[in-house]
Amino acid sequence: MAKPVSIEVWNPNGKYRVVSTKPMPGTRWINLLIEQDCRVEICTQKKTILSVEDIIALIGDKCDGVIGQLTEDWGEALFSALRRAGGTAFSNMAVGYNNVDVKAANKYGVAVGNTPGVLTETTAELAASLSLSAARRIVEADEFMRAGLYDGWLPHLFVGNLLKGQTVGVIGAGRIGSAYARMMVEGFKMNLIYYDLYQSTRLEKFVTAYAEFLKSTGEKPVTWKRAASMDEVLREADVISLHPVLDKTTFHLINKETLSRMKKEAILVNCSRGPVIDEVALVEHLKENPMFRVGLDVFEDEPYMKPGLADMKNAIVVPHIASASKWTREGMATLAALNVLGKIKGYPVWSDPNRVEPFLNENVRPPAASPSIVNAKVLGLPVSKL
Ligand SMILES: NC(=O)c1ccc[n+]([C@@H]2O[C@H](COP(=O)([O-])OP(=O)(O)OC[C@H]3O[C@@H](n4cnc5c(N)ncnc54)[C@H](O)[C@@H]3O)[C@@H](O)[C@H]2O)c1
Ligand SMILES: O=C(O)[C@H](O)CO
Repeated sequence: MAKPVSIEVWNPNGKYRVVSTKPMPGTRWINLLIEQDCRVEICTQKKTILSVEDIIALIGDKCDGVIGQLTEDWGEALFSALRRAGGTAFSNMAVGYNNVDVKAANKYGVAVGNTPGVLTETTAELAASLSLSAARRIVEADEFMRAGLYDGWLPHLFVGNLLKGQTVGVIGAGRIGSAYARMMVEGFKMNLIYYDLYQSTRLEKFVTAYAEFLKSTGEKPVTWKRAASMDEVLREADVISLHPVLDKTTFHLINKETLSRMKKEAILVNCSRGPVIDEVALVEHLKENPMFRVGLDVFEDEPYMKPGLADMKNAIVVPHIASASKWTREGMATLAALNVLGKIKGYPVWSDPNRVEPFLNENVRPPAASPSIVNAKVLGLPVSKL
């Protein structure tokens, strides 16, 4: 049995015990829970990644619901412990839930929540930042400056790529991939090629309308293409950004072979999940192709990087911060808390997880519903008619 962990308690006399495995930004999420008779316990232990044993100790003998993090392994052991403690509600504070064994949750009748929508633009903006930083070699130039190496303007100093008129490739054109595509097309007048299992009609319409606008002002219109295969994107795009979910079909989607199909001077950005890229193969590719650049927010074995990656000048690496804007992180906390609260109170599940704005308006009471429960259908949970 793990040692007891340090916790902060809000509303000690609340009827329902809700545990958050981490302090989360803002206080709205806490207030929403305590207003509805929850005792909120927040783990304040100074350990970034909690083990399964740590979380079992947090759940204890009586727990109605848990808000957890993407770094935790939510499987058989945790869902059975939660159920034994009387709990039926869990929410990841993340849209991605590859750390959750949903089948195990189903087995114990535990609802699994996630936090879509509120992080779409913030995450897309980080992907756009990495694309620009790689294209214009911002990090290398910053290091050069701070090292006192700048001794005057030179025609060849940190020459990078112009994005305008180049092709941006998006793999996984869902919420975030589409938002990123729109930013790159509208912001930098790039042409779009995308690959997804599903057609993104809204994205196509957006680019078509923008092309019409450019034509009407006498500018060269942008173009779009839905690729029939990922290979088409790899061969044609100058900048490729990865935004699929992580599952069996996307594990090591980018590997030695697929890297070799990309242009020698391409830019690859990953703000999805680390294992979508075979990181060992990527390090080799970066070594062999100094003009190939990469911008990474996520890593195969977080928090670690594969050997050699940190030494590569043609790699920009940031620590999984794509959703890290204040508004988004507070919103994620709110959605996660409301997912758990909704299940505890027997509220229905919100009918459209792509439209979560009504839960985020600070001045209005949120709807009596769980914003996004990924196994709602399997558990037969009612759907909100609002
Ligand atoms: N780095 C971060 O901080 C951060 C932040 C938010 C989300 N994410 C990651 O981004 C992912 C996407 O989030 P979203 O809200 O856009 O989800 P989404 O469900 O709207 O989009 C995912 C898209 O991937 C597509 N897809 C699935 N399998 C595919 C395949 N084999 N090939 C091509 N496309 C495929 C889906 O059809 C879908 O359109 C999340 O699952 C999460 O892992 C990371
Ligand atoms: O899936 C997610 O939501 C991210 O990785 C963290 O925001």
